[in-house]
Amino acid sequence: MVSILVVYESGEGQTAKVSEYVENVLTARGHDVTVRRVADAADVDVTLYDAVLVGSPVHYRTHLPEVVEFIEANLEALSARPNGFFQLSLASTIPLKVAQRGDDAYVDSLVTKTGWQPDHVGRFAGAVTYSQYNPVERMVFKLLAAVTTGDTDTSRDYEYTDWDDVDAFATAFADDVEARLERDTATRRHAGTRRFTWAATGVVLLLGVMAFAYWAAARQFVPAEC
Ligand SMILES: Cc1cc2nc3c(=O)[nH]c(=O)nc-3n(C[C@H](O)[C@H](O)[C@H](O)COP(=O)(O)O)c2cc1C
Repeated sequence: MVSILVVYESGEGQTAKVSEYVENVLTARGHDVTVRRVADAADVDVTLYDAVLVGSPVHYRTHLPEVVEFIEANLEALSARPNGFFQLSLASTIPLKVAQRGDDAYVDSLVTKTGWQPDHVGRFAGAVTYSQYNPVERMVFKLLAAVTTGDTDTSRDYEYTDWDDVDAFATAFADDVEARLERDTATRRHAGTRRFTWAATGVVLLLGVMAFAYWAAARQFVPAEC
């Protein structure tokens, strides 16, 4: 069992849903999973976990600032253990090369900004939650939808997240973490065996030297008549 921390922030709730889904996949694999919003993660000590995932939506072509701050504040601890990053965006829903390049660019700019190169990256389609937007956002997203998805009915919300993608990401992460942990345990076991062999050899040699010294001393004190 591995202890895994999932830290995320969410504007309208879709990244929270994805984090919960990831938690369920990892928990079903038998791991001990802690999920925290960045806003509630001030007391979180990343070094206490075996592995870490960080998630953020893209808002205005960048990730949420509090997520970026969390990454910057925990850069060393993140990089020192198996880690991954997942993002939600609308660019991910648009099957055009230019949109996919834009989606990649969000991750690239995070890597450049923070210096963190995640082991695993998940790029997931998000949601359009008209019910939660202010009138300006609603109008902007309706216009955007008119030229992309066609989902312009503002009386309802649209979810584009492909849960199979999320499942595949969480499963690949769990596979990697488990394999790395197994390798570390094998290496530690091997080092322990080597230490034991050296110690046992030392004891045998010491006993040999002591036996020889005893034999040599005993010879010196043999009574003359013998
Ligand atoms: C104010 C706002 C700005 C957004 N800006 C972008 C953007 O620049 N690029 C993009 O691909 N998606 C953008 N999105 C779409 C979100 O990434 C998507 O809706 C995601 O599901 C939001 O996740 P959340 O509910 O966890 O905040 C934006 C959404 C909002 C509400």
